[in-house]
Amino acid sequence: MGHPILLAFALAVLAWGLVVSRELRERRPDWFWYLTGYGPAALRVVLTWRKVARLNDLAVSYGSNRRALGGLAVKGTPLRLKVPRLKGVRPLPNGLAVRVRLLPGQTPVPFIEAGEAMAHAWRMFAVRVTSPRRGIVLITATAGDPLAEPALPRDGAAVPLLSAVVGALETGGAWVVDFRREPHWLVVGATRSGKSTLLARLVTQLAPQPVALVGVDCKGGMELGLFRKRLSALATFRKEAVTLFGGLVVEIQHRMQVCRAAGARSIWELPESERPVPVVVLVDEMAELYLTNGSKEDRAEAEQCSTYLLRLAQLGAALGVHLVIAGQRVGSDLGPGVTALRAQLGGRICHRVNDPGTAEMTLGDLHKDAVAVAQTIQAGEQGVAVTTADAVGWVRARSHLTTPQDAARLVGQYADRTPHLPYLTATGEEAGQ
Ligand SMILES: Nc1ncnc2c1ncn2[C@@H]1O[C@H](COP(=O)(O)OP(=O)(O)OP(=O)(O)O)[C@@H](O)[C@H]1O
Repeated sequence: MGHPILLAFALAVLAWGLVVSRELRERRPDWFWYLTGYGPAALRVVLTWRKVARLNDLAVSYGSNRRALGGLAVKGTPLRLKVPRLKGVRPLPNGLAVRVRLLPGQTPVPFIEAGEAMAHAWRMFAVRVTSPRRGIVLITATAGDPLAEPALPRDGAAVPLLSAVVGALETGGAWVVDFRREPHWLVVGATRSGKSTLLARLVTQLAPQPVALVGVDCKGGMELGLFRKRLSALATFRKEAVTLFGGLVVEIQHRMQVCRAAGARSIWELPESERPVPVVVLVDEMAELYLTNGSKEDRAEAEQCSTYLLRLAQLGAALGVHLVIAGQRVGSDLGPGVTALRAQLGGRICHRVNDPGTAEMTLGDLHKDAVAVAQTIQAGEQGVAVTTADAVGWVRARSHLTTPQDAARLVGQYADRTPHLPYLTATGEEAGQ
């Protein structure tokens, strides 16, 4: 009598175990990785390290690679190779990290190039190699894609002024766009790659703060027009954009005078009561500002626009005027001012792009190794981007999905916090060249 019950119970436990373990494997919570994944992965790293190092030219020989054979000098690979030592395999929430002490004469470059081989050898999702200090490389391997379902930030966490939590980093942290640390940003991505979603998230995060938001959306205001209630100004075609940038340049000159008179080097050194409101200018589709139909007036307008933008980028950081410039592609063919402007935009975000040139232009001047990673972003990975990050140089990240409707509703709640900026109606002539 007791046997069938026991059998049924055992079967139920087995079925439950199978279902739960499958569910856990798919969702990969941290502790599941610690309990089941980390041990075998660490063992694989230790056991295969010598082979991986030898095959990827990470081992060195201090003996000569030439021998005399008869009357001939023969060159080859010495049999005795010294492999750099691993210094402990540390578990991470979604992977593991291992340090390697470089042998004299070695640089981190071949280790960075061997990242892909390591990922395959260790059956990991991705391997990233950095050099936190001289003589050491840090190999970080992630078991699954942490960006498949990025964790949402906890509600109620305080966000500093001019900071926005826009998504999650592949390292497990929050993706924060902080204008006080990095005053200007370039956001690039092919159509449907997630640029507007990122901008929407940025606006929802900045809307409750005492910050003026200014939109330049020369695609007829279709994207930024949704946030009109919280925007202090919105330009929907280039002529309006020129007027708006001109007004901001005049304001910057005024802020400079105020700072000079007060002996301050930035508006943040002014007393709080005298500090002007910070302005974040969002430009959706930079190409619309640069492309011309060839006519003289059109070219002059584009040049004027480019000059103003460059001025804002050069002087705005200390004076509380910040730029976020988004576009599908960026290249010097857009106009002579583009490369100069890019040099001023220290924050870079590269979503999926259609041409290698755009990835190179967005990230290549700062982080060569990030270019190839940006090019691996697939069409299905909307919202995934490679972004510059303080500590590690660059990192993969994914924005939190914010639909335009949700963003418009959230932003609408803070319409009464929209600062009135009379100077945005100033004309271009006042701003000078
Ligand atoms: N972080 C994200 N997570 C999940 N899905 C996303 C994310 N970001 C964007 N998407 C999806 O991708 C679609 C396109 O995104 P979005 O409109 O932001 O692209 P875009 O680069 O601005 O395109 P376009 O240049 O054509 O305006 C969205 O409708 C949304 O469904």
